[in-house]
Amino acid sequence: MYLETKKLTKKFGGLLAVNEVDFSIKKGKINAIIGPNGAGKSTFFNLISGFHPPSSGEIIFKGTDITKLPSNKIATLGIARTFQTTNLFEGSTVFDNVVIGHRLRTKSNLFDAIFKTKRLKQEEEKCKEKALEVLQLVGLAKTADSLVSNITQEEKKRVAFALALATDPELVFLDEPTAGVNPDETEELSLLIEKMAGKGITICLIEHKMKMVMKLADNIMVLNYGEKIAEGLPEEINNNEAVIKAYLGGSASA
Ligand SMILES: Nc1ncnc2c1ncn2[C@@H]1O[C@H](COP(=O)(O)OP(=O)(O)OP(=O)(O)O)[C@@H](O)[C@H]1O
Repeated sequence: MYLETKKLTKKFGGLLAVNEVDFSIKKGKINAIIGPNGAGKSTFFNLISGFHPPSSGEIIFKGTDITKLPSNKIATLGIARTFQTTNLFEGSTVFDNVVIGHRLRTKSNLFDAIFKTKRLKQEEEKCKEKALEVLQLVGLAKTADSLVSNITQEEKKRVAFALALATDPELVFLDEPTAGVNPDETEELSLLIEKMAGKGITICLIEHKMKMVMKLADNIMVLNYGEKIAEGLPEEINNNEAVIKAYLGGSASA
């Protein structure tokens, strides 16, 4: 098993935002989590990436219990997540936004910074190389010197992908990767997600755009009121009575 949750639960006061969810992420595949507004999708992401401690349950990654690890430790294990594009530094360049990603993998400390040691210089060089490599991968090599405030929403999405990729992840969580972009751009970003998967990176995404999810995902979990109501291949989810009732009926054409 690659990444597995066992009875994962998160309570906010009396509200069960995630309720005993058993889910397994398939290695090397595009996994998707869907469900109506407030179903618990973002909370589920936040639990796995260490941003919220679970109330109960377990998260096992490659045989190791990571349930209680903080987000920085989880990131060093190779699990990255994208944030909303509003978390980018608008007044900085695309390059400067991405170059910080690889610092997760460096060891330089205050001593190195004060004395400008060889290690610091080598690691800074490695971070720059990595930033250029991932900007190339996401199709933003020519936009590296633009200020984030001057680029399109779709390009900001790519910057968010690049920042996650700069940490050298093996598993990437994408939170609504195509929210706020037009259908053509959605198609382009879908191709980029497929490209990332093609490089062997395991993907897990939350997305509201059903047509896109059905086309892209290999494995889908459906949450409703914090509970898993279905899991399976896109065609299985499409024909699942409980899913149609809870969700697809209202927004299948979204
Ligand atoms: N920090 C928090 N404190 C209290 N309640 C919260 C908190 N975060 C989420 N919730 C509640 O938990 C439930 C699940 O929310 P969550 O954001 O995980 O759903 P979601 O499926 O991601 O929704 P959406 O599709 O609208 O983003 C909601 O009822 C929400 O109001």
